Amino acid sequence: MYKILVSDAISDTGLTALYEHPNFAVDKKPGLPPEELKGIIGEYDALIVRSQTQVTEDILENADNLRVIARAGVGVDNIDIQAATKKGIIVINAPGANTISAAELTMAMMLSLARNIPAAHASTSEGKWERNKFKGVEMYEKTLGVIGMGKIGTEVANRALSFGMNILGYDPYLTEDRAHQMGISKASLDEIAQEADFITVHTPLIKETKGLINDEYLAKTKPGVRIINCARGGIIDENALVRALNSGQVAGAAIDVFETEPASNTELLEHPHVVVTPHLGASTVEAQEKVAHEVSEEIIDIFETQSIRHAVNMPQISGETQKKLQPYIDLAEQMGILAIQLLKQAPERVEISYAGEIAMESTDLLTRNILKGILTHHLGDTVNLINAHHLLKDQGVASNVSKNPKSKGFASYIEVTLHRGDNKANIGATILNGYGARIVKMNDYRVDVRPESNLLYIKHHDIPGMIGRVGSTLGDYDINIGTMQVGRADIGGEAIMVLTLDKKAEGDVLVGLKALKGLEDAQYLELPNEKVAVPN
Ligand SMILES: NC(=O)C1=CN([C@@H]2O[C@H](COP(=O)(O)OP(=O)(O)OC[C@H]3O[C@@H](n4cnc5c(N)ncnc54)[C@H](O)[C@@H]3O)[C@@H](O)[C@H]2O)C=CC1
Ligand SMILES: O=C(O)C(=O)COP(=O)(O)O
Repeated sequence: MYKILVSDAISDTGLTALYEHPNFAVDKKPGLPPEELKGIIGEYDALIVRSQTQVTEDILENADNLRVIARAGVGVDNIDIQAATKKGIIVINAPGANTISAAELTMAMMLSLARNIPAAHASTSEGKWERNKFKGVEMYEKTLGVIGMGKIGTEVANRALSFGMNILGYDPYLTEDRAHQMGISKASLDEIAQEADFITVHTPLIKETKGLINDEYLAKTKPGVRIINCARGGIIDENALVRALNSGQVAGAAIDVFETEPASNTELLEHPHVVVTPHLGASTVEAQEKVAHEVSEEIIDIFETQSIRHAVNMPQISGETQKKLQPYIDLAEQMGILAIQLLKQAPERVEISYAGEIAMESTDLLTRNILKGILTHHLGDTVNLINAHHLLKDQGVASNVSKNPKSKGFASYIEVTLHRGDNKANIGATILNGYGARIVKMNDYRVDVRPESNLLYIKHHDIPGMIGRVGSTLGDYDINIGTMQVGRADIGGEAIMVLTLDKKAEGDVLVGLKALKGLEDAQYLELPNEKVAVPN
C-alpha cells in the first residue's frame, strides 16, 4: 500500500483515481505547519501540493520513503528541486492543465484594468454613481507585450488578438516563423518597453526572471503603461512597481501573484490604480479537477508501471525520441553494470561516447541509465535516474560524454570507459537490427556477445588448448556454456574469452579456472535477471 499525503486544498473529484485504487491510501491534511509536515513526511511515498506548501530541504531531510512530489499545477518554485533530486525524489507537475484558466484570468485582469471594474464596482455598491471617475481605455488597436510566450502566454496572445490588439511577444524560444504563424511580432524586451500599452508576464520565476521588471525597465516603458502579473510574484519588483505607479509612469497594475504570499505589501495592495486577486489563476473548477486528475494518474503510473511523463527533474523527451531510445535504455544500464564489474573498483573518471544515429538523439536518459548501472554497484538502491548525475559528482567522479554522428561500422554505437589510476575497463555495445542488444567490445577487444544474466570474462595467453581447458573445467562444475567468444590482439599474445553461461560461476569455479595453465584472470560478471531482455 502506497501512502499519499495531500498537503494543500486539492479537488477530491480530481483525486478519484487515487481514492479508488486499492494500492493507494490518501491522507488529506491541508494547511499543516512546516514542523508538523516534517514530523509526518517520513511515513509517505508521495506528496501532492499546490503553491502553498513550501517543500524545503529541511522538510525533505525526513522524507526517507518519499519517491514522488507532485505539484498539482505548473510552477514548482515552492519545491526545493535540488534537494529532492539529491534524495532521488521525482518531482512532477501538471503542465497545461491550468493553462486556459490562467489565460482567462489574465484577460479578466486586463479588462478590469482597462475599465476600472473593481473600483467602479466598489463605488457603485456603496451607492455612488461616479460615471466620470471611471472612464477607461479600449484595448482595441492597443499594443500588448507578452513576456514569456509559453503555454499561457500563447493563449493570452490568441485571446488578445481577437480583441484587435497588436501583440509583441518576447521569449528566448520564440522564432520569427512561429510569431508570424500566430499573427504576432517577435520583439525584444526593450521594444516591448518602448511600444507596449499593456505588458503581461508569463515566465517561470527563475534566476533570470527575478526582478525582470524593475526600476530600470519601468523607466524605459511607455508612460501610462498598464502591467499584469498572473505568473509569479517576484518577476516584477513590487517596490519598483509602487514607485512607478506613484509617479504615473505606470497607469495601473493587475496582480494575482506576490513576492510573499499571503500578500502583505500594503502600499501595493491598497494602491488606487491596482487590481489584486489572491493567486486565483488556476482556481477554477475545471483547472483544479484537471491538475488533480493528471497528477493522480501519473502517480499511479509511476508506482505501478515506472512510467514518468512530466518529471521536472528528469530529461523531458518526446514520444518519438522515447521510441527510438527504448531498445537502448536497458542496454545502457547493463553496460554500466558490466563496466563497473570489469573495473573491480570505484572509478575516478567515466567516459561515455555515442556514435552514429543514436548520437543525434537526446541521450541524457541513456547516460543516466549507464551511471545508475555503475553507481548501484557501490551505492545500492539509493541510486536512481533522478539522482545519478548528482551522486556521481558527490563521489568526486569526473565524467565526460561525447557524441559523434559518424558511426564506427554500426548504425548506432555506445561505449563506456571507466578509469581508475592506470586501470581501465570498457564496454562497447549496439543494437543489431533484428538481433537485439550486443556487446561488441570488451576492454578494447572485439567481441559479439548477447548481454545475458551470467557472463564469464577470461584473460589468458593465446596458446593452444585454452578453449578446451576452460570448457572442461566448467563442465567439471556442471556449468553449461551458452556461447563462447574469443578475442585476441596478436597471435600468441594476450587474449580474452567471453562466455555466456547457464548459471553462476563463482567461488571454487573461478579458483579452478585461475589455476589453468595460460589463464591470467577469470571474472564472473552478473546482470540481474530483471535487467536482461528475453533473448530473441
Ligand atoms: N497565477 C496562477 O495561478 C498561475 C500561474 N502560472 C505561472 O505562469 C507561468 C507560465 O506558465 P506556463 O505558460 O504554463 O509555462 P511554460 O513553461 O509553458 O512557459 C513559460 C515560458 O517562459 C519562457 N521564458 C523563460 N525565461 C524567460 C525569460 N527570461 N524571458 C522571457 N521568457 C522566458 C520560456 O521559454 C517558456 O516559453 C509560470 O510561472 C507558472 O507558474 C501558471 C498557472 C497558474
Ligand atoms: O500552477 C501554477 O503555477 C499556479 O500558480 C497555480 O497555483 P495554485 O495551484 O492555485 O496554488
